[in-house]
Amino acid sequence: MATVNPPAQPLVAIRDLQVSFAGVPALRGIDLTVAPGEAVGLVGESGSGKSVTWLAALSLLPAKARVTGSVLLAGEELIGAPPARLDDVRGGRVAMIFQDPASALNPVLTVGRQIGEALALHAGLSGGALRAEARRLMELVGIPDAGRRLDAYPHEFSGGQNQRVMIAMALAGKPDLLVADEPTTALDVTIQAQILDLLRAVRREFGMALVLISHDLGVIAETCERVAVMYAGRIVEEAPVAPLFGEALHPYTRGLVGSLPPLDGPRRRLTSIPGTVPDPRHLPAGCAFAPRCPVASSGCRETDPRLAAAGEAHRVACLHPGAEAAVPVPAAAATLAATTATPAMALTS
Ligand SMILES: Nc1ncnc2c1ncn2[C@@H]1O[C@H](COP(=O)(O)OP(=O)(O)OP(=O)(O)O)[C@@H](O)[C@H]1O
Repeated sequence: MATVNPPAQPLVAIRDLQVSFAGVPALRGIDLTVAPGEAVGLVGESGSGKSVTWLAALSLLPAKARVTGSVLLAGEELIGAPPARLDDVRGGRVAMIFQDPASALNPVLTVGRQIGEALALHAGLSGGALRAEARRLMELVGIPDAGRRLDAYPHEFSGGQNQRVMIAMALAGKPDLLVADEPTTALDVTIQAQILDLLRAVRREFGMALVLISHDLGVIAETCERVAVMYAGRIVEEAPVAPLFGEALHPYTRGLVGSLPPLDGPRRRLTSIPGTVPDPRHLPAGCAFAPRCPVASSGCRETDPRLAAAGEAHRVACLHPGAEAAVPVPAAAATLAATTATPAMALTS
């Protein structure tokens, strides 16, 4: 008789995560899993809830946030976990880096001291071993003259180098998951590419999972295996990179993909999705995207669709998945998943 392997336990399993601030919804029921070693991209317009998802998962939101639902890390519930346990998880099994490394680093402490603090806390190192490991991490993330620069302060580093330092600090705890929230948005284009290369390299080296939060589908296509598209506090589509670019089903995703410039052929004007994201205090009835949707029917203004299977590992929340939209999915975008170029992207917000 054939044996069936049980599905591997996800590293992170988020179920029905809901967040509101003073009664205003920010997340309206997020379901998302990350497998060990997997790279998942989270994309969506400003305010869609990308950052809040992971801040809530790691209990980093201000106390006024009301958080419900479940976030399992290797089977352990993080929502409502004791603060001491969360301190171990943050910077240990799960590390997070942000858009602006300068504001995440302490300006009055040397970078060596800051990496050292992370190593003392999460790797239990001290003395010479700690300094040697801090230097090794600085070298690993590509800071030249690492031994000397351990004694430098963040203002003596460029933005890209400070992001490298943040990545070194994140690696101090040998995390199983690195959440990178717009890690390259504040950097110029050449440096962006270098930091993405570094993230890919350290992911390989450490075998860790990566969640990459970005406005830029191109960046996600180059770095991730799977993509979740967020809109107004929900995931509206989720799929491996190739089907998401080649066969997007949600009209919002089709609009995002349609706004990517072609990588070959003549340049054309970027399209953008008309309209703006709804005010979370006054969400429309039915589907939150319906007011901007080129294929919305009257049913879409009444029924709020939830994510449902639409193929292997492909889920979509839409009453008319794949319906021909005014913004077609350009064939060029389908090639994007296989390329390493970094296209720009137009998003209205
Ligand atoms: N501390 C807070 N207090 C009140 N509302 C908040 C707070 N943090 C986030 N929000 C709200 O939660 C919603 C989701 O915000 P979030 O930062 O997750 O969006 P995002 O998709 O990450 O956007 P961006 O790409 O601009 O970072 C937004 O409506 C935002 O205004």
